[in-house]
Amino acid sequence: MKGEVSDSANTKEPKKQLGESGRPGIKTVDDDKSISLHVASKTLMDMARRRGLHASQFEAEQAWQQVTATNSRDRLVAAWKSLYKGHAVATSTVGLLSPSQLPAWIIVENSMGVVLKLAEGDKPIQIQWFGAEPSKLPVNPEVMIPVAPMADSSAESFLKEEPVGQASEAIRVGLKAHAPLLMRVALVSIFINVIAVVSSLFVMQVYDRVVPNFAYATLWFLAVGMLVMYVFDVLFKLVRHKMMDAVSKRLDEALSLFIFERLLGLKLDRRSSRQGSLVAQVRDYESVKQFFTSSTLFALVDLPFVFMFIGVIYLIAGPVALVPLAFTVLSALIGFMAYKPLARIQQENNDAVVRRQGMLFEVVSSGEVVKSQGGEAKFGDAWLNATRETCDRGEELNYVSTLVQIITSFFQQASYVFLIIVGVYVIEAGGLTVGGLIACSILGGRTLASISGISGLLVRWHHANYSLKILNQLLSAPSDIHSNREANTYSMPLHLDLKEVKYAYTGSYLPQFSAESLHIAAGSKVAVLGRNGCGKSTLLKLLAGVATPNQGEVRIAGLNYENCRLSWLREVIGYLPQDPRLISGTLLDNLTLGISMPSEEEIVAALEKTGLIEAVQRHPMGLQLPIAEGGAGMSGGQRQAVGLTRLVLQKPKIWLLDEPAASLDSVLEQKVIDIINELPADTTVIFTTHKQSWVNLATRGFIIHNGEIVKELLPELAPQPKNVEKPAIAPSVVNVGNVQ
Ligand SMILES: Nc1ncnc2c1ncn2[C@@H]1O[C@H](COP(=O)(O)OP(=O)(O)OP(=O)(O)O)[C@@H](O)[C@H]1O
Repeated sequence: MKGEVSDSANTKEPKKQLGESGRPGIKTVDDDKSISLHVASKTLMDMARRRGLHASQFEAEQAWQQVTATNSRDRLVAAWKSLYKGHAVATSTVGLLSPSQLPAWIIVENSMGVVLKLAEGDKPIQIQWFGAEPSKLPVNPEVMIPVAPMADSSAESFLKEEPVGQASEAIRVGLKAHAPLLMRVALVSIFINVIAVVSSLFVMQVYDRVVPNFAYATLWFLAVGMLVMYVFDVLFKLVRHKMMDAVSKRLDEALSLFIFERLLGLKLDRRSSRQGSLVAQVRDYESVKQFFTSSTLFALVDLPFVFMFIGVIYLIAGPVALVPLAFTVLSALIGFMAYKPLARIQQENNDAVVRRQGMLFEVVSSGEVVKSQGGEAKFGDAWLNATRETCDRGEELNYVSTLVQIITSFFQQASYVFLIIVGVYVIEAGGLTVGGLIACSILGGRTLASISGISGLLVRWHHANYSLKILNQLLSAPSDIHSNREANTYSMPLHLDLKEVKYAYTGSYLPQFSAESLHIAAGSKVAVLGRNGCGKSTLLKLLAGVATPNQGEVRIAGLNYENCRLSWLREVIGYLPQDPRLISGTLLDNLTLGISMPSEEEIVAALEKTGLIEAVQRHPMGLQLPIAEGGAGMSGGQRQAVGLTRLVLQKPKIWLLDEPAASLDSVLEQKVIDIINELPADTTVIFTTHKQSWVNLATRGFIIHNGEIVKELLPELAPQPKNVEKPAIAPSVVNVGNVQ
């Protein structure tokens, strides 16, 4: 059997990567020794395409690089599962494969392939190879078959379950995943606590048996036994410590990543618009995390053993056990009584901290405005008030927490005294020896110390629980991450449609944009005109998928945006906002954010097209030019040019440009116009503008007024061949759109 179809000839080795040029700061991506990153990503993308799914090259590369496995087969399976949540991969052999299961993966030597057709009569098996075609196929080789998830049967459930917050659910799942390790911790804890019981029994034996008779042989025998036990105690405690640390570290990593991803997944226009407050709320995660650190877990793990100690005290001294039992109930009561006042103060304190944080964020991010307009004094006063408020609330919170601890500690000491008193009466009644009382006092001291932690634990739990509620609330905002998001197309023309769309920003009662029906054919060059604040940017945001309509649908090639795979949408739609922000890092990071690393030649060509090459050549660090948070280090025009260069590298099918030339000089502006003129005929370009030179680029235009399309300027024109002159929109007509 030999692969008939081979793409090894077509599968070009990737062009020289920037990382290979030895420049600092660019990592070389190919880290797999047997299967190259290029082959793996192509294999993943090809399978996705054949199964009606989508994976961009960047996504496929990331999936392959982020998963680890001992062999290529497991790595491929893990990468597929990380790309498509809920999907599974079954394994079989070519001999057992049925045509309905195709396409399936095959891995032979260092090549990956996709089985397209099984052998039939004289016709050999058809395999699309990525990488070099193997010289020989083994007999009946193993294949991997991707399996899509079944339709969600829970949708038919009649019993509506109370929705659990996402953060709470993540913690539950995290703890469940670590249950085996926690069980081992509990097992080791049993040994540690048994040693504590044995050590108290040792003291009892010494007082009751050794001292009255001076039985030195027994004393040494018991002492050696105890010392051996203590050595084990040290070992057990070390092991337990390591295990607990591992659990809390892994939980922390998993949870913080989960929360970070969910946060990024929130719909931009539906999450809290107060960014400082948002950051402060996310920081609340710290207190949730602190609750699950080892100290709390230690306290929780040791708590059940309190009852074991009380049981042992009961066996030794009968009624004496009632004292620690009563103290247990009392401690729990104190904890619960403090719960309500703490809840109130906690909430007030939290609100004050969030407000203060929000203010700090605003002052830092709008430093220029505050300074240039002399707003320091106003913000200074507000800051002082906010600081006082947080101090007052913090003080109150501290006072109540400390009060709870002091009261508990008083009852703990009193309980110890009571334990001794009751013990003496039990000795008199003949139910206890002196040695027994000493043993009980040792065990009792330990029990009382553990129990006194209950109220502290309840206070800490309360704090964590409150933060958890905030996180749950934050993450309950509409998200871009949900199931049913696999729709995509490779072949259909990417027409855009708005159907009965109404869009209002959060907190606004009236829609800022509405359209009964709007159809933009693939390949159109559309100018969106209108006065300031009429809704042009809002329309572009809706088309870019960064804003989601409150009502109606935005469609691409007939597919509702809400059902489209996000990576596919991001790949086919390129969006340049009015004031593009850059991320901290290097210029190269910004140019290649979210796209597969292009070759150096491609980057340079793109920079030449947008005119940014001069800035890069002038800078001693070239493409490694450092960019600070938000894009500091680049002028407004340069930032716009960076955004445009990124689009040139991305090569989207739909370009959405929000006033692309707003900050560009005439030379750069002409370059951008040239870029648009050179785009393939089937590329759609939609731009907002106030400039006549840009309007001339359009084959269609409309004017927006008060969030509605009020005037269509030209009927839809079919994309024109490049050498045919485009009918321009007459200046007189567009004046109503405030065009200069
Ligand atoms: N984040 C926001 N939250 C609330 N309202 C907003 C937000 N962004 C814009 N708006 C409002 O929506 C309306 C439309 O704004 P949009 O940015 O779409 O206008 P525009 O036509 O692009 O204006 P310009 O030409 O000045 O860029 C405006 O009235 C504006 O006040």
